[in-house]
Amino acid sequence: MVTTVQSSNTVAFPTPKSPGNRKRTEAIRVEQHAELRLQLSNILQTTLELPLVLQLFFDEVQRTLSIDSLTYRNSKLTSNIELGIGARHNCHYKLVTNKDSLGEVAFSRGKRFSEKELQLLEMLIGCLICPIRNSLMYREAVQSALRDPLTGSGNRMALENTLEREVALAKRHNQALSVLVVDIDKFKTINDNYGHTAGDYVLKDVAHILTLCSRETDAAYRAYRFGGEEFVLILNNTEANGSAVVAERIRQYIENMTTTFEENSLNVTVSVGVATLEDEDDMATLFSRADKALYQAKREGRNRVVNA
Ligand SMILES: Nc1nc2c(ncn2[C@@H]2O[C@H](COP(=O)(O)OP(=O)(O)OP(=O)(O)O)[C@@H](O)[C@H]2O)c(=O)[nH]1
Repeated sequence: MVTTVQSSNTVAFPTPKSPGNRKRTEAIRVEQHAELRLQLSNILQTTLELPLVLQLFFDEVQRTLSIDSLTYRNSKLTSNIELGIGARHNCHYKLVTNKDSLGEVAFSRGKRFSEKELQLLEMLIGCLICPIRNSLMYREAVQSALRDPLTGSGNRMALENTLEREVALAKRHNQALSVLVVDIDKFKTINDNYGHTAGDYVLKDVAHILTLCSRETDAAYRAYRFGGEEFVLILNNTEANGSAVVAERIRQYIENMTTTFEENSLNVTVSVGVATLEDEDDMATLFSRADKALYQAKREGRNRVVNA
């Protein structure tokens, strides 16, 4: 990207000598700042992806000020976004609009920040507010399109996106990958005996257990709702033995779980099919092997784990 933003480490403005000079210098400074802000705003408008907005901002700020790292924190994100390498001197800012808190941005470097540099930084951060707000809104929109509204798990589209990516990554890096398909046993009887709302509570509890039993991942979701009462877990870096342990843990947790709905205590069990990626697998065959294992578990009496 072409930019004419000043590239020196510090910001040098002419030293004022007389009141006339001072006024002229101030006018030049205001003009330079306006130009800088305009350029920065134009650059930040080129994307809605939050990490990229921050990377562009960091690159542009580094052209103007000597900064070693930028960290962005927001409780809505699962992890902080960190650019560069942290150093001794820090300054941080809360990003707020009239309505929203947009998180916090921190900068660091080896040398103290001067007052003038902090002023310049604050002015530049002003250009970051709208792009961050837009990126967070975009992120929220994308996530809600991929979220199952009842359970908060990923939906089928999210599952397909993630599984495709994880299969490609596992193959490229020659790493293990396992898939668990978890289906509630005789779920229809819950609906029939206690009503659909009771069934919904059970689905939420099962989704919660699945999230607790799966390990932290970089993916936006840890569990996916594939259909009515069927859920999927993607376990990266997990061999067949490890995935069987996770599956059995889930089965036991759910067997011991009680959902309380009105004055009823509801208990369910699950059947689980497990498959681990093999050389000849693609996303579809991996999933289909796990699904077949699930149906075998159902045929063999339910409340059990079957490894493909
Ligand atoms: N409460 C509730 N029920 C749902 C939802 N989606 C699907 N279902 C119900 O899930 C039930 C699935 O029933 P079946 O496919 O017969 O399976 P099952 O009773 O679990 O039996 P097996 O899988 O063979 O053990 C049906 O009664 C659906 O109406 C939902 O979002 N909420």
